[in-house]
Order: sequence, then structure tokens, then C-alpha cells
Amino acid sequence: MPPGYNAKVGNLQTFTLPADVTDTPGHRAMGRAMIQTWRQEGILQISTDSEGQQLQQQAMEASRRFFRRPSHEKAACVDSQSYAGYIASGEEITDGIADYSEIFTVLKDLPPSDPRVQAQWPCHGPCPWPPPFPDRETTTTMKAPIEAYMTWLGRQGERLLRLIEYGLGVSEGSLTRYTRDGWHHQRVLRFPARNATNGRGKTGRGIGSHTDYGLLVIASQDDVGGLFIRPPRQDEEFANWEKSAAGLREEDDGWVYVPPVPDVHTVFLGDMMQYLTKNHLTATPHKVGLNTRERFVFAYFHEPNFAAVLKPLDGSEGALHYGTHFTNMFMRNYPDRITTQRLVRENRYDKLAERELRCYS
Ligand SMILES: O=C(O)CCC(=O)C(=O)O
Ligand SMILES: [Fe+2]
Repeated sequence: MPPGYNAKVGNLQTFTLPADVTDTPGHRAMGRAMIQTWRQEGILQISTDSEGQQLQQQAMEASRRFFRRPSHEKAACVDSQSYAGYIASGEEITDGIADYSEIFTVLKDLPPSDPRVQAQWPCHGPCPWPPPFPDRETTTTMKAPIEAYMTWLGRQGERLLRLIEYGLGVSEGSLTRYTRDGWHHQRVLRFPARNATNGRGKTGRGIGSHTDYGLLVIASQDDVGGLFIRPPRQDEEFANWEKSAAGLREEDDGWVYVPPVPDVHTVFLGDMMQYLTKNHLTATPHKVGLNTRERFVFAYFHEPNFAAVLKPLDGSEGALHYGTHFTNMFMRNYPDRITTQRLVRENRYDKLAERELRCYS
């Protein structure tokens, strides 16, 4: 556990996802067990199959190579239309305080010819991948191994959603109808060792407490450790799409440390799952501490379609536009980025209200 933190060490339940999720008593029971685990613990693990292990390893190699590149080369990986690309340590803001995470965000890589880019949809544009790595050992680009790994993660995401549908007892497709051409994305992260920061944030803090925005967070970490999560509690209510949950209970007791375990991915829930289930499943607050060694992580977000308008699964009143929530969160986290400046300058935010950007499926 990172020094200076006081937390219970989690002992997470591990599930092995079936390749094909079907309407069988076994898969329904697995779905129910997963729901119960999230409601009690806020997090669970899925075992990584051999294909996933290989893809994760290749992606990790690409990540380490990228972060070793000179600062100016990394800093050039930005785009004025998409929030994809590089974020230096000390650049991201959570609840008004700088985070020490160094990040490459991967968002849908859309060419300028894509109709949504042409129509200036907020957050839509190309992913500013770094140039191919100069040395040639096993991996020559960052894009290929990261995208291959994300495709595998996307398959796990769809399996999980189908199991959750069974576990909740809602009809098939209640969740997966939202993820057609989902706005899935990934953060490739590096955390410096706690004694190797630039002094712009809080000592020992990697990322402040927050919830993530979509349906599922599927993450993998190296052997260093730094992640803490907050299990659901009756007496703590939040709804990040209404009022920011960033900074929530950051200094309070009650956090659980997520120890690194080889060959698993951790899975917890995002804001949209909380909205759809009306708090039956809640987004899991989490935060990251800096350890004595640098740490490498992948956080993959399995999301609704950008244009999706979500409605509570029980048929009750209400509707929430995912693309608006996503845009709000990125504008808040990166107020000074060129992407935010252009979005504001070109009034792209107003487009979120337009009919073509809203899909009522
Ligand atoms: O470092 C981790 O394990 C999680 C990172 C995280 O919370 C994020 O990227 O949103
Ligand atoms: Fe997160």
C-alpha cells in the first residue's frame, strides 16, 4: 500500500466470464452474484484469459516505451477537436487540485472525413498517436497494441453487460442497446514515484477521489499498487451528473486498498450504470496514491454511444444525455486545453442540444 494511507486491504471476488453469455440458469446466477458483489464491495475481479494476458502485456510494453519518450515529443500528442492524447503529470485537475498522473487518453480515432467531425460534434476528432517508436524490437507503434487490447476489453464489457442484464432481471438488450458504437475509451497511465513529482499537486496524491462517467470501468495495474475504492454506503449519496462527486470523502475513513493481483482485471461501475438503475448499482468512488516506485495502469471505460439518451431501466421518468455528461466532465478536468478553448470558441457545446446528437433508442 502507498505510504501514508490507512485503509483495509481488499480481498476481491474473482469471476470467470463465459465466452458466450446465454440464457441459462448458470449465467443468470453469475449475473446475480456479480450484482450482489458490486452492491456490497463496490468492485470485483474478472480473470484474464491467455489472449487478454498477451494483449495486455504488449500494450504495457507500448505504454512504457511511450512514457520514456522525451517530454516535447509526448506534449505534441494533442488535438484541438478530441480530448484524446497526452496529459502531463500535474496537468489534470480533480476537485481543483492537480493530479500527478501522466496520461495518454485513447478516444475513438475519427478521421476528418467522419460526418460527426465534419459537423463539429464536441469531443469528436482524430486520436493524436505518437509517431512510431524509433527502435524496433517487438512493438513499433503505440496505436496497434493499444487498440488490439481495447478490442479485447470491449468484448469483456459486452459480456459483463449481458450478465448484468440477467442479474438485474431486465430484458436482454436493456443495457447493450446503448453501447452500439459505444464511446469506449481508455486511459493509459503512469504514476511517478512519490519522491519524483514536480510539486504542483498534493504530496503523495496520484488522482483525487472521483467516479468515472459511463457504464463500466475495467482496469489492470502492474505490481506496484496505489488504487483505493469506496464500497457503497447507505449514508453516502452522490450523483456525479448533477453535482460533482470529485473530492468526495477523500480524507475520510472507509477506503479499501485494491492490491495488485496478476492475471485479473478489476471491474467497477460508472455514473451511467447508477443513473439507469436508480442507485441500485452505484458508481464506485476511487482515488489513487503515489507509491515508492513508479506505477503503470490501464483504465478502460465501457460507455454508451455518445448520442445516447438514457432512461431509468424501471421505466420511470427521466432522461440523461451521455454526450453532455462526458463533455461536461472533460471540460472541467481540462479547462486550459486547446480542445476546451476551441469547443467554447466555436460554440460546439450548444450542438449537444441538437436532434442529430441525441438518440432515443
Ligand atoms: O490508477 C488506477 O488504478 C485508476 C486510475 C483511474 O481512476 C482513472 O484513470 O480514472
Ligand atoms: Fe477513475
